[in-house]
Amino acid sequence: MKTVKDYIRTIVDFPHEGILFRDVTTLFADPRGFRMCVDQLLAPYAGLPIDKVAGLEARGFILGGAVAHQLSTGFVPIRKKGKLPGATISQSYTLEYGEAVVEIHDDALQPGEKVLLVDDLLATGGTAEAGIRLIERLGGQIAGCAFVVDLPDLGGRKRLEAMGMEVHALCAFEGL
Ligand SMILES: O=P(O)(O)OC[C@H]1O[C@H](OP(=O)(O)OP(=O)(O)O)[C@H](O)[C@@H]1O
Ligand SMILES: Nc1ncnc2[nH]cnc12
Repeated sequence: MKTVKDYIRTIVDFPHEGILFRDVTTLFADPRGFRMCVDQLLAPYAGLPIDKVAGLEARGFILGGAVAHQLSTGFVPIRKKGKLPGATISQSYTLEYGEAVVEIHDDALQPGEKVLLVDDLLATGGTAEAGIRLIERLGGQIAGCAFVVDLPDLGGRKRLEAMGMEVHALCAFEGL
């Protein structure tokens, strides 16, 4: 039987020369693949008291929405700067070149709510760390961080675990 990893396509030299881009659109487009991946992402959290799923733009929205529906929780988007219409708080993080900013609505969570953070891929962990900081600044408690793909050579898992986070990933690819 095919695994989640088998559905992920690799595009060479995107967006830069030397990068092996792990493309989850082929996983999402397949009905068996998408169901398998959503089911496996939420399995460690089924039956736990999760209040909200937070998804990181953009591919974390696709997964996070499906996971939230299945867990019967609310969904909270963490977006790139300037996209959310209401009052927000912001967090900057480091990219390969320069900095980026993500935002969350300042009323998206109640203090003490338990939040599952979802994204497609964990590389350096900069994006996820920024999301965690936003959630914690609103008083949310991170129940876990769930990813489809881990790129262990980029150190994201170690970075999040050093923050005390529980990290689940469905598969890993070695190398960049
Ligand atoms: O662990 P990191 O080094 O932070 O990288 C991981 C992030 O990079 C990708 O998103 P990207 O920033 O390309 O945004 P997109 O989903 O909007 O294309 C991916 O979907 C993660 O969100
Ligand atoms: N190799 C990679 N494939 C897909 N998304 C990524 N985000 C950061 N590195 C990536």
